[in-house]
Amino acid sequence: EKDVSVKNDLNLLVLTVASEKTDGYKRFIESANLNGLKTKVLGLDKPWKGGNMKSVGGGYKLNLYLNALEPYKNNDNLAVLLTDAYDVVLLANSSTILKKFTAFDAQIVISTERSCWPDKKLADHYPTVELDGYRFLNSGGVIGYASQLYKLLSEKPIKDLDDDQLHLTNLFLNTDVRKKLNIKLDNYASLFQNLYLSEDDVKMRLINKSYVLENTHFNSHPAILHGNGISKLSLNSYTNYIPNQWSPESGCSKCKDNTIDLSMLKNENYPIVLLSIFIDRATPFFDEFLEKIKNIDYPKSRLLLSFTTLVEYHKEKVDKFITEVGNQYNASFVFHKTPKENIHARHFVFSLCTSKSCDYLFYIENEVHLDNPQTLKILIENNKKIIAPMLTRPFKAWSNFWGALSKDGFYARSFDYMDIVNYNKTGIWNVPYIGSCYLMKGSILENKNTRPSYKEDNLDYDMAFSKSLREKQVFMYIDNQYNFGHLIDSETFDTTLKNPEVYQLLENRYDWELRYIHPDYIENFNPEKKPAEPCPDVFWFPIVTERFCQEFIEIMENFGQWSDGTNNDPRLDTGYEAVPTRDIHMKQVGLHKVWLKFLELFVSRLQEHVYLGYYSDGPPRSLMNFVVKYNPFGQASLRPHHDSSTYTINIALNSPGKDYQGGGCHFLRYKCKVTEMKVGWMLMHPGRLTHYHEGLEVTNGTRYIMISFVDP
Ligand SMILES: O=C(O)CCC(=O)C(=O)O
Ligand SMILES: [Fe+2]
Repeated sequence: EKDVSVKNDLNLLVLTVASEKTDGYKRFIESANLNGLKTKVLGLDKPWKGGNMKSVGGGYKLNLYLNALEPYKNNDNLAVLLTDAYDVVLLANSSTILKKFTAFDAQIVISTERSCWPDKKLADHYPTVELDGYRFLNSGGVIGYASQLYKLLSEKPIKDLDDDQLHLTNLFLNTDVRKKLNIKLDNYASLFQNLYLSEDDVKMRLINKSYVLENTHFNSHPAILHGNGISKLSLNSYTNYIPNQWSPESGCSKCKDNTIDLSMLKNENYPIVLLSIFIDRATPFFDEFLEKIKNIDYPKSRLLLSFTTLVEYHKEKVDKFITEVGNQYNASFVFHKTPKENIHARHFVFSLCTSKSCDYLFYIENEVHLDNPQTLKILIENNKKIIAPMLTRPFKAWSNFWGALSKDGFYARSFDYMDIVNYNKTGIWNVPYIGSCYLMKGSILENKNTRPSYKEDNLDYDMAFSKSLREKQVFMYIDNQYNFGHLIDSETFDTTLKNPEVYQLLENRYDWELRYIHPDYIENFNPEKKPAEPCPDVFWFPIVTERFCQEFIEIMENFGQWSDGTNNDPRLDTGYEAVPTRDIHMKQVGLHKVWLKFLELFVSRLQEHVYLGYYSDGPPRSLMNFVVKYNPFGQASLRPHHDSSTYTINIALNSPGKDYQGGGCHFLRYKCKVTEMKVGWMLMHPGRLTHYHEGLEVTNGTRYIMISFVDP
């Protein structure tokens, strides 16, 4: 950039037009204030007369400008920047802007873009530009001396509904006017950056620890950034960082602005929140889901609890939940609906919120596990129209927001998506799509200009929802400043199975572990502690929960096809079993893969921990995995034998003394018996040579154990 000297007495005034205080408007004003720019807003809270801006229109804007310039029509010491507001942010202070303007040596400078719109035929009339500069005029940004701008806009009348861009284009292409008023175009984005079709030209760059916008094509730092046309979403993404919004050094600098403090409120003064819970698909770990709903930390007297079910599967538990805890809430509702009523049921809850004068609607789908009971309070305190807590599927990149949108409106990965998902960057992010769980202000539901809709074209309800908010220019935010919880993957959940959660280790490992892995499992690796060793080289570990054992037994009994305990076993390749038990193999109940994963994740590590130096080269191999059932009427004991394994695990699924009498495992060589089996605890012992063993007689009741012969 040229080194120019700006006239000492030259001042800058920003004029903009906005009929409503949209989120984009507020963002614009904040950016103007941040840069200390004197700004005047025209047409605020008055009807917009410029037509529907999806096509041509906007002449109204120029008429408002003309009117506002009238008092300054003889002023040569005032530069005026005319700019749109909703999709614009200002990135520089007045001295920078005036310097850039002065450098043009023009009376008026107009912003540019790559497309010639709305009349393509005019393209050839434009002066040619070098170096692939932006050739065509964009009316969203104009700067000039007040006197000259006044002249420009009074050159020819324009109707409110006529197109402002066409009007300015015609004026500019008129060479007499252009020369007379010394109008130049900002072909190289010195002042103005219009993003449409130029998204690849710009980058953010860290300078002095904060981000600046850089046009790498022209090596400039534009002062006014305009998300024209469909580039609005890129603008939203940039404005998560600029001006001065987020930096690696200080993180989110504005996240604590305009927040609410709930901690000072008495319970009875808390905002009224409608908790709208949508049970819209069969989803594993529903008991835990309900538990977390119950645990939301908020005065229950200020919560309206509403369940809408769209699937049969969870209805019973919902009813039970409401019966048990419903009366603790200000009010509670249950709506049992069919999938057909999906969209209607969702809109119905909006009207419920409005009719109950709710301050907020907190929407939660049943894939959402709010592990953090403070989530609702934190979201309210952010004071946004709509905000979602960031939730992810554990160990996966899947989340409840999109960072960018593809051309056809579907998911696209934004440059910062992984950083946000992994909490490398934390803050509150303006994004084009949120789902699964969000907090909305009741006020946006009351006003049809801001009320979201679940019905748009033929889109799925969730896509429609975000699209409607984008079109209504309501910014959607995602907060990842805290860990709020996680998402369940319900894609493979098979409700025809008995205790189907047991089958979900691969898809929902996080929740599976919480429900089924013994809380003391991790203590097995505590270097301060020695593992229990009830007999020589027989180790004993807590590994699964009682709930696991219970559900496992139920799966087996529900299946019911116990082998007959004879030597003939058609399930084996050989058809022969030398030391048969009455049992059910994992393969028979569809749990073979789950069980191998279980061995890999939880058992191998224990083996390596106690039998030092023996490692498996990959997931452990185990051909025989089965549940044994002993009782006095069927098989009561098992004669002495070796197992066909390198090591064997033997998990007690129920309790001696309580569920059965007798039983246990006797290691003959050591004259050592383990009879005080503990539910969820696992014995691990070598399979061959040294650990000749027998299953002791069950004299009463039924004993269940889970056995695997592992050959790592
Ligand atoms: O009853 C027991 O604990 C031992 C079972 C056993 O050794 C086996 O199934 O191979
Ligand atoms: Fe055995």
